[in-house]
Amino acid sequence: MALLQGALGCGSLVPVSSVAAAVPSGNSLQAAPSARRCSRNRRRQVFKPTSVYSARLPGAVLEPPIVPFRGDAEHLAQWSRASWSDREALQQPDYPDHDALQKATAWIARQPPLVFAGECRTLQAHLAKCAAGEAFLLQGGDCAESFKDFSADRIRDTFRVMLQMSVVMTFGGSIPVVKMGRMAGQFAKPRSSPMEKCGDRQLPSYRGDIINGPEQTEEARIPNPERLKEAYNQSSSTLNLLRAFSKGGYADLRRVTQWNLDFMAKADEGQAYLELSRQIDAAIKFMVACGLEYSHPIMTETDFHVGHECLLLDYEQALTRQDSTTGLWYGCSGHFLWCGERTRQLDGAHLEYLRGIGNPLGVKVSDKMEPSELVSLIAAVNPENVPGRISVIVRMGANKLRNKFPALIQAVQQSGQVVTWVCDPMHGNIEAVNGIKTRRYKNVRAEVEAFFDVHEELGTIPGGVHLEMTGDNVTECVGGGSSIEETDLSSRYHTHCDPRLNAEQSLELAFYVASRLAQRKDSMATVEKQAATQPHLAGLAMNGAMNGHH
Ligand SMILES: O=C[C@H](O)[C@H](O)COP(=O)(O)O
Ligand SMILES: C=C(OP(=O)(O)O)C(=O)O
Ligand SMILES: [Mn+2]
Repeated sequence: MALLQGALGCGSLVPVSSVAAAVPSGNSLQAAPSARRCSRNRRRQVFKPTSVYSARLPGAVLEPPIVPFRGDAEHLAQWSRASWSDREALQQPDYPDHDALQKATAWIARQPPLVFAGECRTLQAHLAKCAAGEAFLLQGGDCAESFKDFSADRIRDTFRVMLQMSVVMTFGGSIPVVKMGRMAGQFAKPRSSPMEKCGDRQLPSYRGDIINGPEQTEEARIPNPERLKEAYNQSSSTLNLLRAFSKGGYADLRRVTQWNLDFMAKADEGQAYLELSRQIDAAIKFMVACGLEYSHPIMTETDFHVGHECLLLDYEQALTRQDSTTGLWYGCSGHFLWCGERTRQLDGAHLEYLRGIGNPLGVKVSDKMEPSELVSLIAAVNPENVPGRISVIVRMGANKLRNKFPALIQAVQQSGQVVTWVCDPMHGNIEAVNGIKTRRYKNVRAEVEAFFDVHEELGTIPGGVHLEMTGDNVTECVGGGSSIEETDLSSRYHTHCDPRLNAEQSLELAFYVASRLAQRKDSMATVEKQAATQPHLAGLAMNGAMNGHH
């Protein structure tokens, strides 16, 4: 876990002097002028491998994290951890007892931070590598974490599936995979409507266990500030477990690759995936034959970060702390905070809060996002154009992605802004079958395919995927090699909000992503070879490779 990584000397490699210690005073969020490129102090140093992917490529050169987001005086003028409350804050609960809310947030403000600034800066450096095509992000976990379903086994099983997925993608794409759980804080849920149908009644919508209960009663749906405390405690316990799993030997490659792939026999590309898994097993045996002990940290440890939607601003404010080494403010509820599709108004409270914290950020983008609006949003949260600071998480369904995504990419390219492009193939693919919210595996996969296709056409960089998934064997999404039918949905449907890919569907999707990463790697190799042997053709080859013509 990055916290321990910090102990290994990787937490904050940025020369502190290069980071302003501006204590924010803040001004209102205006679309900043076109983003200035920041001069990056990039000294190449060889660091003791301190995370699995750098370690797994012995001798890997880990550059110091890019100068973290610091926010200059102009950008942070008028900002404070509470300045969001001067703006319209959508999707906030209406607490009947404000004193109780104030007491609960005061209690949280007295609690230790859940994450530290150095861990956030390490993650930002990893996300900068994803933006540059030197790593790939795998973000996964529940749509809504639950108090009732909280268990070590559930966290362990999702963690394990994510490790398996990252091994597949690392091998397939010969690229490090940055792992981030939708965990340890993914409680609050934006809803499309304030009321929802429960049986033959209309009740206030369930907004996540941190706010109200999923039970279909008036009482359960009343926002309760005491839930904030339970969410904090569960997040702390989840993080503790993840730190233990990632550094305590549970990430042992022998365990990770004990995968039951029988379901693959029925998957579309099942045989190819089975062959890839056999190659992975052979590669590990080869590394061991070369003398790498299974007990070596390379084989048993990993990096793992957590992120969630920055939605409930009273909670986030209470966990906003000033970093003693830089003077910057960080959201200490999680390493990575993203702004949802429903709350990303440029003049809204959520972007006002997010622009002033030093964490790496995300923003969800549907087909409703205009290119110019996206450019303004990025400039407003990342005026210094620091790589790794902002991930743009697109979610719109395959067809809309093919139509709308190119213009978004080109607008950002023309603005000179650096972003990490991430595909969320879930939130543009929701439908109801017999009144049950579900997703079809084939549509999820089609959106990932479209994401890679568009980047290939434009010669830009696919930086990662963002999935709602679980290590449990649930029946919430239709299809995939495990061939879940519509009639199966009600048998193991446990999500509290959106349907999740189960372990088999998640692993199957990872094999597909691995095949696209491998294809991209081959295309780039062709171009590099052409550039080396026939430089005059290199330009054509680059164009051809990017357009998938070999
Ligand atoms: O996770 C995303 C949203 O919170 C969710 O899709 C909203 O669901 P709804 O459209 O049923 O409100
Ligand atoms: C609410 C979510 O997504 P979006 O904002 O994209 O709808 C989510 O990822 O939980
Ligand atoms: Mn969701």
